[in-house]
Amino acid sequence: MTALPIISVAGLRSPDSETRLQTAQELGRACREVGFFYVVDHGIPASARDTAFAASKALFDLPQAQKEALSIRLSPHNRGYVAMADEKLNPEAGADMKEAFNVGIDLPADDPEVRAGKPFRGVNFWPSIPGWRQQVLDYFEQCLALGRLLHEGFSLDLGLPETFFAPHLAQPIATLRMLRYPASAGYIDREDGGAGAHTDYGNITLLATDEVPGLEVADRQGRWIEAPCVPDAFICNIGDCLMRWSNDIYVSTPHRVRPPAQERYAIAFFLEPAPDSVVDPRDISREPARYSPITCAEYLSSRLDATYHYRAPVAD
Ligand SMILES: O=C(O)CCC(=O)C(=O)O
Ligand SMILES: [Fe+2]
Repeated sequence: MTALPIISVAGLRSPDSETRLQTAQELGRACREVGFFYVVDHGIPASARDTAFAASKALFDLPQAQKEALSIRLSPHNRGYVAMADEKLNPEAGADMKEAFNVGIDLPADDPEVRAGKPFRGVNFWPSIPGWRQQVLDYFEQCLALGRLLHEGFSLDLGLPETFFAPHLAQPIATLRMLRYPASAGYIDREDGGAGAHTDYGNITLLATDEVPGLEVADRQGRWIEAPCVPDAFICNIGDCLMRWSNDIYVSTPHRVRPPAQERYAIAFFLEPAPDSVVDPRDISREPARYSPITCAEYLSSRLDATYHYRAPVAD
């Protein structure tokens, strides 16, 4: 069992508006009070998820030189391979003991936004593993569809038109991030040695994990509670961008990953609005705005700069 709410989202697909509203309000309660919950009846088949995990394992098992050839350091647009200890999700703490691989919205090199060098609109990096690209893109699309559905629920709960988020999520910034944490074998003594305590940056994160424990979520009193794997559920959490947009009606919640006893795999799907979407609390809340309007690209860049030392300005 888990202390976090488990929410069936099947009702969001109902033709009956009362059923949609009830489900949306249940979802909204979790977003307001906890900011972290399990999503079930989400419609993404277990086979799609298994395929994505197999693809992740195949990628991380490649020789180090092949992974480094796809390094995120070669991408101005947050795509590619992040080597062990290259990231600090909590800049105050030590480096995260994990490897990661980011895939974004897949655009061709001749896409006008890619050619214009627009932030977060780059090409993806692909390993030379047969079938890999299509498998991963299929899973990406399924996560994106679920993310859009959840946003329809948020709109209903927040008293907005049901399609409020749709234009912002038509061509969003979205990152599918494969993660592998090595078995710590007791040699990493920091409690947050897998991933430092942090809140996510975007609107929502949809997380799938294997069965190896590690993720912990801070409750409102700041106590760490375990968030175990619930088979077939996605762990969904609100990120800082949606907290800001909703003028703190929805809350983002700190979480961390303990160094796992065994090797651990997880796949996170981070969903943010489009680069030019203006995140303005006055869209959602009638209370005085606690934040000024900002574009999603500006907001996300500022958060990523604080996390990756390779993005930080070079000191002379
Ligand atoms: O691996 C996990 O369970 C969570 C990872 C995470 O929180 C993140 O990458 O933002
Ligand atoms: Fe996170």
